[in-house]
Amino acid sequence: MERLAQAKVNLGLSLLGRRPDGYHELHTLFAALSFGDRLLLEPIPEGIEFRGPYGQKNLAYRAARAYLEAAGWPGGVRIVLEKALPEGAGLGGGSSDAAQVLLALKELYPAAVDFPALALSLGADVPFFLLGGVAEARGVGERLRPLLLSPLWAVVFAQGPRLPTPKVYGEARPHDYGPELPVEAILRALGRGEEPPYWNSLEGPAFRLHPELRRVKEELRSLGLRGVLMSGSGSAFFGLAEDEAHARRAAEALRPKGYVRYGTLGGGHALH
Ligand SMILES: C[C@@](CO)(OP(=O)(O)O)[C@H](O)COP(=O)(O)OP(=O)(O)OC[C@H]1O[C@@H](n2ccc(N)nc2=O)[C@H](O)[C@@H]1O
Ligand SMILES: Nc1ncnc2c1ncn2[C@@H]1O[C@H](COP(=O)(O)OP(=O)(O)O)[C@@H](O)[C@H]1O
Repeated sequence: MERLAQAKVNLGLSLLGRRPDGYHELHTLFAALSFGDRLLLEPIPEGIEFRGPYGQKNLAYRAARAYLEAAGWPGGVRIVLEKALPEGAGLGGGSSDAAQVLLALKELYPAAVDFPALALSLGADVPFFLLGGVAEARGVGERLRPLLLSPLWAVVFAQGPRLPTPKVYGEARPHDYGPELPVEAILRALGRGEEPPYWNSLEGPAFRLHPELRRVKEELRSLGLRGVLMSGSGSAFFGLAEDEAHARRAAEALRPKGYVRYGTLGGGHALH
């Protein structure tokens, strides 16, 4: 079977504070995009055959091992992972790959496994990717509430430094923390094509680490995109377009400078 592991962006991300275990409590809106990595999965009698980067460290491989182990090794699986998303860009590619492996294995080998706990053990974004669509998230991303949003065209751009998540969180200080996101106002603005009142608390730390990222944000704005924001822990940025033609024009202008894709979020599954 073939599965699309969709990318995500964060339509706002607020760090509410730091927990005693060192992790940061967040409030964010996740939105899955219409493009992503491609996975091919096939049952085999036993074991895991994996083709893709990072070998046994790959989140897709680790997801397969975790599920099959929890299910008592009912059979094996062959996985081919065709990466299309840049890694360490805040687009959640690894987490999405892991979620699609879990969902596929659940279909191939149904078993009474604690699915949400298994997903969270692989990464904080994995529980969201089991749902897809748009969702409000709290905790480290595991407390989820699905939301409805009419489809929007988005452009995603990644250039320059890969930003390891631990490094960006490590740079966050109390003055970067924010209040809860105004979820209703954000959804209303997005629906009306207005500038959404959101922010990403990790932009400050990322800009301190790599000041040149400010220019990337400005560049997306100069193309007329709305709601331009860094996704997750960066260093990808996204912006919302008026329609498909606007998204295509903006993507074409950015193409010579880095990774760029456009597609929809919040509904629809057009692939570009
Ligand atoms: C920023 C977000 C937002 O969606 O996504 P990405 O940018 O990775 O896609 C997530 O919070 C990415 O969470 P997660 O995927 O768990 O990050 P990991 O790489 O496992 O965490 C690396 C380190 O970052 C810090 N960390 C992570 C998450 C969190 N809520 N608070 C933290 O302080 C911890 O020090 C942790 O050891
Ligand atoms: N299937 C995978 N796809 C991408 N990265 C993976 C995968 N498995 C493990 N990794 C590791 O996880 C890191 C972050 O992955 P990714 O999910 O792409 O970024 P982010 O967390 O910024 O959204 C990579 O740098 C890589 O070392």
